[in-house]
Amino acid sequence: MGHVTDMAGARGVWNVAAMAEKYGPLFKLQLMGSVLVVLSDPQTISRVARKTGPGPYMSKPNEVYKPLEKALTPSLPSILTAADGPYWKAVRQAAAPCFSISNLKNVMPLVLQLTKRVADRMQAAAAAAATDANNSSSAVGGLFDVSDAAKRITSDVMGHMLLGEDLQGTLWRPSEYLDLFYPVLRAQGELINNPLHLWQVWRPDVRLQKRCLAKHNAIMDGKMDRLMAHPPPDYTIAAHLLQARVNGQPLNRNQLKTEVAAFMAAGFETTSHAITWSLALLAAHPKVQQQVLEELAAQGLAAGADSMQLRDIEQADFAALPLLAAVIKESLRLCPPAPWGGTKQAPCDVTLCGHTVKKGTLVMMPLLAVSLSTANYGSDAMLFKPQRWLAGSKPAGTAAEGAADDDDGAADRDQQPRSAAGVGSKGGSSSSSSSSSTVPDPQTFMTGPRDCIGQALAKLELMAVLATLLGRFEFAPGPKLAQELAAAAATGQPPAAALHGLAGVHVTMQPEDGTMLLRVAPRR
Ligand code: HEM
Repeated sequence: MGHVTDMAGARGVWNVAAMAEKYGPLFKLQLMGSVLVVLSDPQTISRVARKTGPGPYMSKPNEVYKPLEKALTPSLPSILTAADGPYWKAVRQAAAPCFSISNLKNVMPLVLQLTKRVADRMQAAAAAAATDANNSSSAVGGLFDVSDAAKRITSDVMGHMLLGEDLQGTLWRPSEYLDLFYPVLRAQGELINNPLHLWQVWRPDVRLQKRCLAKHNAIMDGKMDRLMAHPPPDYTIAAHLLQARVNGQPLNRNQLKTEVAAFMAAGFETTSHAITWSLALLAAHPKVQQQVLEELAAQGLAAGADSMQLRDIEQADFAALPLLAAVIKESLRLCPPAPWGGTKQAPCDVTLCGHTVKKGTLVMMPLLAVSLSTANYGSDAMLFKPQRWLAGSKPAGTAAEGAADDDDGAADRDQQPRSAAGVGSKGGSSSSSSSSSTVPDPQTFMTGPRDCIGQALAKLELMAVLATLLGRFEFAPGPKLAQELAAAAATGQPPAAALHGLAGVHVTMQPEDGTMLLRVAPRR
């Protein structure tokens, strides 16, 4: 068995991160009869993931992604799982223009509209709490599940972006598709960890998942029928996929269905969890939240005494919000939505971090291990410090220096953006920021030809959603998070440890119980 049991389950990636801390940036794991090398040095990851540069370029081995493929009906290779080759290239080239600056301009008003629907719901929750005569709590604001809200926003965005369809999640209307989607994703996650998962038919949850998967498949078939009969609007991913040609042939119905499922799986939960963790980290770090508010207020993007002046954020505002961009980058580092990162294969004998890795060896690049490594981010790797992405900050040094820092992570107002944190910018390659900075890029979206195709959309959503919500509401920990934070503080652990305690990894890093209750109070 080797290290299989260490890696299995919702906490497996934390075990691997702990091993990286103990054994360094390169070590090997034994999995049954094979060997897997774990790499957590971000510069080396960036070097081998690119086709240009010192290389050698390592491609994605299809064998490793087979379980992910099997979890997506009808089990065909997709942009996410296919090895480099004509199929992957045709799909990637066809879909890429959807994430261009000009196409994303169409998406910004939509993201704002969906976020404002959620803001209305938050307002109602806060108002209900204020007038609730039975509310004995002295805490300000109403309890609101921001994880649920974030999922509703990002699934609606994906509905529009993929198929030009309003899934109506942010209207809180019953939606068969969305009700099915959460158990389906959970089943897919379990299947990846354990290919025999769906055979456990004596388990009621497994039987429910099987029913959801079958129903989801039928709904997807219906969507494909409509798609083939009535092509969706030009700005959608589906419209672009219909243009893809592999050896001169368009994608067939099943290939199209696989791609739609792959984009939905890749783009919906990752971004929603990123929004959730950012809000939870800001709730746990009120001083940073206050500084973000001041930054928003300076641009007329925060409610206040003159709340009539509150205006909608535009893409042009992103460059004027370096602290918010840094908060997002730091949240993505501490709580990477894709914590297992990617796995590549050595094309020849190659020297990595001073060791020879044999041709054909699988090299796993777990991003949680990159992020939590003190070799990469110093003694304060577990601290939420957005200022590490602002120019003028010092790289973390010794434990003593780390301890002397403001433990609320509040940023020095004089600091300037280091590289717009690669977030508020147009969203180009995440690798660009490491070259101008002493702080290594955490590779949240990976690098090179197989990097995240949807990162510009994800960054736009994060900036627009967080600016809109933070300008209108104050967020504070709900009862469970407050309890975890107090427990962490009592044992001298940072707030991020409390968040990690509430998290599990089911493909994406998410709140283990599926919720993140925060207190929301309108800004005055
Ligand atoms: C915060 C949000 C997101 C994060 C952290 C993230 C992260 C990643 C990572 C790490 C990879 C590389 C995986 C690997 O090497 O196996 C990846 C690939 C991919 N992502 Fe994302 N992603 C996000 C949002 C999105 C969105 C919004 C979309 C689409 C709308 C998307 C679509 C994809 C696709 C299709 C790939 C495969 C690309 C290829 O191999 O050519 N992602 N993502």
